[in-house]
Amino acid sequence: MPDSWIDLPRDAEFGLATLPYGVFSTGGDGATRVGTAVGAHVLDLGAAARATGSPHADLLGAPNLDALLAAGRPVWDRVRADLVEWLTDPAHEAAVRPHLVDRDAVRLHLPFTVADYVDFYASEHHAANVGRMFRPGQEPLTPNWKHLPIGYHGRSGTIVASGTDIVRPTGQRKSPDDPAPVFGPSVRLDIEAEVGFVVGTPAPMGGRVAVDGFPDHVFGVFLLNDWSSRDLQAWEYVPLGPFLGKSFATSVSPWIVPLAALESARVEQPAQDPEPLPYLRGSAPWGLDLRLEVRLNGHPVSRPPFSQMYWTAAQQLAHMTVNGASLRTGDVYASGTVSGPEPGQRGSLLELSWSGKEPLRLPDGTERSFLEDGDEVVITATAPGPDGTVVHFGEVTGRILPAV
Ligand SMILES: O=C(O)/C=C/C(=O)CC(=O)CC(=O)O
Ligand SMILES: [Ca+2]
Ligand SMILES: [Mg+2]
Repeated sequence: MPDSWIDLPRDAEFGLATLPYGVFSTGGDGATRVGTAVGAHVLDLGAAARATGSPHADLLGAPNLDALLAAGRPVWDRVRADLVEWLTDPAHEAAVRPHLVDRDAVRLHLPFTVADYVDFYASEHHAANVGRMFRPGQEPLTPNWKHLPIGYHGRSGTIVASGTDIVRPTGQRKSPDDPAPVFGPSVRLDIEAEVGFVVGTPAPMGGRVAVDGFPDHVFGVFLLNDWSSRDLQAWEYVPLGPFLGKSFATSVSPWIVPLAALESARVEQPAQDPEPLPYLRGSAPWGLDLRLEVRLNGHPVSRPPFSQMYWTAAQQLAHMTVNGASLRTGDVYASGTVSGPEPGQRGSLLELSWSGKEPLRLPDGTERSFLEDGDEVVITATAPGPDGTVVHFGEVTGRILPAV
């Protein structure tokens, strides 16, 4: 890739290998605009498109990413090539430079209108750990686990932008020793470090999307924290699955990394045994070498490897539509908690503290099994880019407020 006329250190957080899409405002009128993060700046893409005479000025001049998402793969590829040209060709500098804004000075927003939301369960390590804790004495993995990507429908209306405070949920819980359920603030509030995918190109009801259709339909990738109340969850989830223990809030990172930025991060997924049914097979690898990090109150507590996920996002998309369900622009689906095989690679506090039996000791002298009021969680990730560059996902953060 050619160099930018912006002074971009090789290890800059958002170099030309990433060029993620987001939505920002700069105070004043609060109007939101589409931008890309580049080094210490955000480039106002609507303004840059107008200044360069781009045919995509309307798409990029919109208040959010909805129109760009709906525009489809050929436009996504064209726009990404334009961004690289604007930022590298000195002939564009005079037109584009005035539309760079300090990244420190912007407010970032939920970048698109969320349609439906599905959360999967694709880490074998996470599923086996949770099985051992929630269903002791039984096989850790349920009999269906290796035949289909298990998921549930979540609550799209409570997907919130990174930085939104999370109010501790309240509800019913009943531990096996309690004679009756009790009501009150959750006492086992947890995180789930996940990777999210957003659908751009819709698909009609009655059809299905093949595994190989993934890059035609999915626009990009981001980080997601599926805040989870383990005490509410454990009492309510049989037989229909997660409900209020998950639906109070899900936080997402503000920068959407386009699928095209992840070509160098594509890897073979772990071997699948038994071989999945034909509709879950594809011709190209869609494992992704994303390296996550979870920080609790500033301290790194886990480094979950996304490359170890048993089911890929391409298989999940095929499964989600195999029954004839449609796809809408803005549909979000999440990978499921990312946990690797090692203890320091687990994506939830439930696993990191082994259900509270082995509390984490943080370097500041405090101990945690689950989240306390005031705790702040940050999830970040990087992935390999072309020619030794690094693709950055930025971060998804949230802080716990006391129950109301
Ligand atoms: O009952 C279980 O086995 C656990 C279910 C979940 O925690 C659902 C979930 O959010 C899955 C995930 O993120 O991997
Ligand atoms: Ca989850
Ligand atoms: Mg949630």
